[in-house]
Amino acid sequence: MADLLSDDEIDVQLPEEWDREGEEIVRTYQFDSYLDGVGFAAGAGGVAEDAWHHPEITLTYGEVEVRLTTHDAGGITANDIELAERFDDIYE
Ligand SMILES: C[C@H](O)[C@H](O)[C@H]1CNC2=NC(N)=NC(=O)C2=N1
Repeated sequence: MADLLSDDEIDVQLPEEWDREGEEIVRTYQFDSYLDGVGFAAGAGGVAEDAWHHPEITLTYGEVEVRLTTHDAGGITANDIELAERFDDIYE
């Protein structure tokens, strides 16, 4: 199981467009249409399943909010940071 990151490690490693909210990291991706958001959410789901690390995804018109935490560790780990970076990679 991945170890919890320290506050300083999170500050340093958090990707630019992401914010920390307690024991979660969060980013809201913007889209021109609802279906573009649906497509991104589906892709993110596939990446998550591949990583076996699953975000909370909230889909609304033109936006997809992604929240990550490591439930098994009770907080933020490298798994969350790595998946955030992978989601950013699939966001054109
Ligand atoms: C049993 C299963 O391997 C675990 O529940 C995995 C699945 N996906 C997960 N996703 C997230 N976000 N955190 C976890 O700790 C986690 N653990």
